[in-house]
Amino acid sequence: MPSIDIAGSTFNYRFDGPSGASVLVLSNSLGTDLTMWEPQMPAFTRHFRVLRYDTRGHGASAATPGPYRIAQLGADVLALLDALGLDRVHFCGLSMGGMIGQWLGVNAGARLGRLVLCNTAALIGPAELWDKRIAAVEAGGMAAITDGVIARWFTDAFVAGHPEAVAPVRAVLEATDPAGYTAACAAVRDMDQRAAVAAITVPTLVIAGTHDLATPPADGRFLAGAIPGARYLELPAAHLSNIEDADAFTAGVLDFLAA
Ligand SMILES: O=C(O)CC1=CCC(=O)O1
Repeated sequence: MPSIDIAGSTFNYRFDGPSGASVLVLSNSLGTDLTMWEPQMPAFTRHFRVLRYDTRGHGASAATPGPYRIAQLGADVLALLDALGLDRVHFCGLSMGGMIGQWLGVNAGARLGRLVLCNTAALIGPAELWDKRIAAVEAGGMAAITDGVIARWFTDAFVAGHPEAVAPVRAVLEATDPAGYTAACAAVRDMDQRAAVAAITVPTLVIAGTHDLATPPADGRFLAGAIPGARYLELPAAHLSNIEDADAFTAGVLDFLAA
């Protein structure tokens, strides 16, 4: 997969889909990488040229020293778009990717066609939870938090019934660079976009998961209420709703992007 040196670091990215089509950028959640979007790729690439990338500190992108900031991760996206000659794109991000999407909507709306904010929040607390998670990883590596995080990402029923879907996500989490992961935890911990998101004028879809313990539906409803004209879609899933309820997620995003 290609890598690119921008914003003082090296990023892994890939394009899929027809070269003449509109570009849809997909942004991963904390502790995952661009492979988290595999369930969407067959359908998304029928309509869009899909640009996936690994967020700083994740996957095959470099883990520069932290702590990171959501504004920094948003600026990384703008640097990637500039380097690839992309003036205007649709953007879909889940959780941390949705926090980056909020920042882009507020600070670089002219670069966006449509915005999809999935299983995310304008503020995700409490800070002590993130401090504890960072301390646990610093002391014991990714293995110290894997089981607890997987339990937040999927319902028990999905974990029991779909081991083939959960295993690759767990493997990516376990392989994530602990320094990149904790640096990104700090970005998530320190973010508060509650007041800023009212300035988003890009057509926006907010997706939430009924069983999401990390960013509950109340967080999605807050965003949908605060962003003028935003649509709201709630799926019967936990945090990684694009995997747990993949078909409904894919259909919901495509329906919105085609509107
Ligand atoms: O990892 C979690 O617990 C949930 C989460 C918060 C931000 C993100 O991207 O995932």
